[in-house]
Amino acid sequence: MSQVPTFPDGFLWGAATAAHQIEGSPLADDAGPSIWTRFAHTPGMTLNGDTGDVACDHYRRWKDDVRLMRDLGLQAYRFSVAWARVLPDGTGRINQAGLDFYSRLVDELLANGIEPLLTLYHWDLPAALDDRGGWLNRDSADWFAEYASVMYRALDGRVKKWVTLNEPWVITDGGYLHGALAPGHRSLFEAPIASHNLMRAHGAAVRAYREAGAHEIGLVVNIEPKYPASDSEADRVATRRAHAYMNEQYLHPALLGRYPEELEDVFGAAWPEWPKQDFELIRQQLDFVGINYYTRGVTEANDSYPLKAGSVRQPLATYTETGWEVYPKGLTDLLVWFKQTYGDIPVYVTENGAAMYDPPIADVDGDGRGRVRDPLRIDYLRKHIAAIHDAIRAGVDVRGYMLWSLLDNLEWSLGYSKRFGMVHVNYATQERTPKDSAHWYSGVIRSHGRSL
Ligand SMILES: N#[N+]C[C@@H]1[C@@H](O)[C@H](O)[C@@H](O)[C@@H]2O[C@H]12
Repeated sequence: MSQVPTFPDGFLWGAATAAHQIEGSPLADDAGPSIWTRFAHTPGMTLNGDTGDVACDHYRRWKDDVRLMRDLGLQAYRFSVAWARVLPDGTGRINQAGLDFYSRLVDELLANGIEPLLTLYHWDLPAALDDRGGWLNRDSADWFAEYASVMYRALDGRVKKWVTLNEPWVITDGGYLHGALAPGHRSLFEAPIASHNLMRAHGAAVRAYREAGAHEIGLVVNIEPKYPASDSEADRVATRRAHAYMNEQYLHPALLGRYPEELEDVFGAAWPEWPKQDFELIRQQLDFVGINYYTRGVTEANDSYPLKAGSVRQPLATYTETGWEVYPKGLTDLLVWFKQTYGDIPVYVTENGAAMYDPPIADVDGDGRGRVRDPLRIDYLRKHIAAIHDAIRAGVDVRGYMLWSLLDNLEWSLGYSKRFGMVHVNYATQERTPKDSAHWYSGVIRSHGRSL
């Protein structure tokens, strides 16, 4: 970056987490089980049989964690609500203790000058609703709108930025096509149905918000720019299919009221006829879109997959613990594509970060304080925040950055094997230790990005 970056006034610097990944105590205070409580307790479903039973014990340590956020200088905190804490059966009976937990958390955030960004759904469907068909049941749109309305009534006076869904692509690709995530289904026929009902639920929740809410609501998607592995026609076609499947399958219906035409070819006989009125529900005016960015997809033709497209691992992919290539330019390209395709909708980068090998905590300075030197994470974050600045200079209306993640946490089926946090968590003692990246990020926030 040649000159000192200048981020727009009001650009929001924060961090993100998700309920099931940090809270622990999933059944405390009359909460109901979620599909992740059930999935993780099913032998063989998660690495080492890791579960969210304890996680980062945030359900009990939330006040200390807010104090940690304040000390780091966070301006915003993106978190999710565990639906089954509030509605143990998914619909009907409200569990006041569950609602009170989130109400206290929001009050503590506000008391410490931290803006809450609330995600209604971050993958942890109440198990009782999965027993009724889950996202395969068209009634799921009504269930979600009922739950969302309970949250709006309780918190809209204090929460001013709402997110309906987190990453619908992962929910269905992982949970309904490949079976790697809860509820662990493997069906080409179920995947588009679950996707479609998720988007209907998103639309129903936004429609309910327009009737009850007074602030902002949006959708969070994980998208990645797809680049052909070669100039061959086969690779270019495969790249177009991968782009439609991952990046347009959710944004097109939400913002344009239609699916990309490639999906009918991708899913073939598994692609249903959709009722036209569904798109009137799905397509709702949004106040912002959240984009979660981690890496790009270099794509080649590969017939061993319904998509007939596969990702080609890149040389630098060994840089991160997940094997994802570090490719900051992909974030700039993606943000510019979003603006060119969907117009001037405000955007937040609602997740960005990396799992790196973190050395053990050591008193490297001899001052009696433990430190975690994570220069690779700092390098990753610096380059990606700079990539956002490039997009802003190209005219994209990016309003904020939520670092993934505040804390090391439960990485779903990968258990506790991947550490994405800027704060190290000792899972045996629950001690929190800000890594060097946390101290670096505090400086970025204080300087409003000028210290990049
Ligand atoms: N993997 N990975 C890290 C991170 C995951 O922990 C979040 O829950 C998801 O929203 C998104 O996939 C990104």
